[in-house]
Amino acid sequence: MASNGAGGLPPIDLDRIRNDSDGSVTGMAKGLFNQVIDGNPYFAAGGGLMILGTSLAMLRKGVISTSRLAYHQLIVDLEIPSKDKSYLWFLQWMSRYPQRSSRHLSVETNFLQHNNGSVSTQMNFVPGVGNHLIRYKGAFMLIRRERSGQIANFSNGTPFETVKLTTLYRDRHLFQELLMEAKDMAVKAQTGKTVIFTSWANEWRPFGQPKAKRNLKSVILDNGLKESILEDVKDFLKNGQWYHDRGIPYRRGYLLYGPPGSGKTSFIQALAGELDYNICIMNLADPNLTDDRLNYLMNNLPERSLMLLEDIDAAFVKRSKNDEGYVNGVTFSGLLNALDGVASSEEIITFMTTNHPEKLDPAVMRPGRIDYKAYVGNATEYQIRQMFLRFYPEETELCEQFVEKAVKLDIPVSTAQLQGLFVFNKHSPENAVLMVESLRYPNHVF
Ligand SMILES: Nc1ncnc2c1ncn2[C@@H]1O[C@H](COP(=O)(O)OP(=O)(O)OP(=O)(O)O)[C@@H](O)[C@H]1O
Repeated sequence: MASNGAGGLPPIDLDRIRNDSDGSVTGMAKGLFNQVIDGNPYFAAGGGLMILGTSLAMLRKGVISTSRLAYHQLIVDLEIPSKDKSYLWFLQWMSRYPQRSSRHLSVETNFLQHNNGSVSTQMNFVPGVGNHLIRYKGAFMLIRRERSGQIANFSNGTPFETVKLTTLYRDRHLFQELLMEAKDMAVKAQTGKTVIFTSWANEWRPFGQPKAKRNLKSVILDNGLKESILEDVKDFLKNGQWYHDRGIPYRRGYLLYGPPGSGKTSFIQALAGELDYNICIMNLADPNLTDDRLNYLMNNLPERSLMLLEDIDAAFVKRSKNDEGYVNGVTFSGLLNALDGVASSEEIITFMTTNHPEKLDPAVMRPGRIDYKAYVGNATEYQIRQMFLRFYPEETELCEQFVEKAVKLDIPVSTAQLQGLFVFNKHSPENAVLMVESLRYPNHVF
């Protein structure tokens, strides 16, 4: 019998080793090892703990892998970044959705213009940053709104955000249904309205809230002019395939020219309303607009939009060179290229206005860039009559008196001037007739 000398450890029994082993060196080593393990309380306890720890670690790993697998198999996520169109639709939808549990809300205040012109304030409580739970068509969905440190909109410092929707894999089709519902809700909110877009860097952004549509009947142009332009636009919109088959860029340019206050812009707004289109206003005099950006924006209009280039003659005057000697802004040839368009299946309808068509370069006027020109002038006898009757529908007799007097003035009178006189006398057509002489003074403020 020999002791291993370690305090508390049992002695090693050499006879047992000899008896247990087959006499070989390996057999002896095995016997020794068995004895150390068998009789050693430290090894016994440590081994147990080791086995327990290993088993727990393996179990944990197993649970994690299984839950990961289950997550991937059973759960599905949808990420909507704030730069995507559906982002705002979704937040609006959530603000109206009744079956939700949200403890973090944020407010969005909008001014709404109604069809009668009045404006009211609307506050929407949209889901704030954090987690929200909703039940949609029987399925639970976890909504997580997250904000990153990156700035998405430098004009107002809006940070880049995402909304993540999580649900069971078997309910994934509900994402599509939910987003379509949100889109329909947004489209419905815009029904009867015209959205005005302006360019911001490389994208079009809505400018203010959608405006109540302007009724085409409220714009009085010379006899038949409105109908003629409307018919031309409608005909163009019907013929996409025709352009496509011939490889011609599917675009059409309209130029409305004439004195100030004759209704050019009002007509374009009313036409957009009639067609159920929105308007993209491009400011060609913007010093930050480059040829590339103009081209890109022209070819990437929001769907169902008319492009409006106002005062096109003024866009290339008063250009000053910057410190490096370069002229800022879009170049004339850049404008021509953008007007030429590309062979795309999306239509581009461009309306241009000017008070000075004589200042326009003939290169702009060529067909393909301007396909339809219309003079929108001062009020004709027809327009004076129509304007009067629009403000005072019953007063046919007074109307004739007014027309006779106005024509006798024998001076150019703009439709904006007529509107000013009628608005001032909104309750008294008689007074309007008496005040005809004031039309001699175009800058008269009533
Ligand atoms: N033909 C018209 N029919 C109805 N309203 C008109 C007409 N012309 C002008 N107005 C009224 O006058 C105002 C100015 O009109 P608008 O801005 O459309 O004129 P414009 O021809 O575009 O002027 P500018 O050339 O100065 O841009 C608007 O409030 C509009 O309602």
